[in-house]
Amino acid sequence: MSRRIAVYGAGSWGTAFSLVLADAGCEVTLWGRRQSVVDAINETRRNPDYVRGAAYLPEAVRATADPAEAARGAETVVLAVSAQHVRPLLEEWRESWGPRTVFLSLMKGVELATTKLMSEVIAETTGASPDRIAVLSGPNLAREVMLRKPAASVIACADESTAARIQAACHTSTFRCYTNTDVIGCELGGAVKNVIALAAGVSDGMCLGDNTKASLITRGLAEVTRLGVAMGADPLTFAGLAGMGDLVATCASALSRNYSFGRRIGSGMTLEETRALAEETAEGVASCKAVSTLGERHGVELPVTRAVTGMIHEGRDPQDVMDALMSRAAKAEV
Ligand SMILES: NC(=O)C1=CN([C@@H]2O[C@H](COP(=O)(O)OP(=O)(O)OC[C@H]3O[C@@H](n4cnc5c(N)ncnc54)[C@H](O)[C@@H]3O)[C@@H](O)[C@H]2O)C=CC1
Ligand SMILES: O=C(CO)COP(=O)(O)O
Repeated sequence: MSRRIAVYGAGSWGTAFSLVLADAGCEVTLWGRRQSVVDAINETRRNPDYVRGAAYLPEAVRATADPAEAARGAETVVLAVSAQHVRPLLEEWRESWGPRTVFLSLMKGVELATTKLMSEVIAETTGASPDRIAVLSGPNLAREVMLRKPAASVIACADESTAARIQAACHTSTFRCYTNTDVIGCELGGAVKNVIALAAGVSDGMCLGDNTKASLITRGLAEVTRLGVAMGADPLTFAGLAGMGDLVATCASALSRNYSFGRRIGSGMTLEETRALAEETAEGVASCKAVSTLGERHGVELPVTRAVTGMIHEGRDPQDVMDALMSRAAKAEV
């Protein structure tokens, strides 16, 4: 008997990940907020608003706008809405899930109001214990995954057997999943790479060149590793798919919403103009501020994250921010 999985969020990643699950043999119920998107998915096997022009969804994916219907019979709940909006949704939906439901977060963000990671928000709202909460993170641009181009990812859970069960539900010939027990490291890697991708985009928007971008990415990796270690993560996680891997994909790809957002800022657009053009979620825009706060709380310097927060939340000029980064005191690399 195939496994039944509920995916909440029919945006880019929820839709593409539903295809992965179906390819791996699962029966998927995909919850979407808008009835028009749900009807289009069921009638045309395509999502008209996100991942346009990509592959057809398999018949094993069925969409619904009713969260309780999505939950029916599902042993695993996959969460793929925007990080800043998930808490009230979880509070609304939690009654429809059973006491043994396993949660898998696909979200790459830190809650701005509380500076909580998504696994913490899930634990607080559902009461689930750590062995029932997993996260998936890695270089997984939705459009490429939807086209079944080969990709790899990490599933992290404190309980290895839970991670292995999820791995079995989404490992395919084009989507290769590894397991890990470092939930904090994988989540921070995914959330902070969005912030660094904003910086990489700004750099490209300003035509600063590849040396600048490579330096920002590498120093960005150094700061997320410092923060992760202070928060209890394994530093090796950041050398893996959820760290370096996702930085490489996101900071170099025009498919990345965070990179594209930063690029527009760097090329001189105002924040308002950039926001108006961004149709989809760019998690780094809110998360940079939350990550800056986490750095202050843990006594960890995060110069690139601070620079991005300055541009996005404090109206600082990109050129001034770059000058300030370059005029920091000279120091040893590690
Ligand atoms: N798109 C991608 O390539 C990848 C995205 N992610 C992460 O997955 C998460 C979801 O991202 P996407 O699917 O790409 O975003 P999206 O912008 O394509 O879709 C966002 C989803 O959240 C829902 N949503 C947004 N605001 C809402 C609100 N106020 N109330 C209820 N629902 C709301 C939308 O209906 C939609 O289902 C993000 O945390 C993102 O960082 C992770 C890996 C890859
Ligand atoms: O997380 C992603 C790829 O791994 C998607 O990045 P964006 O949210 O910037 O598009």
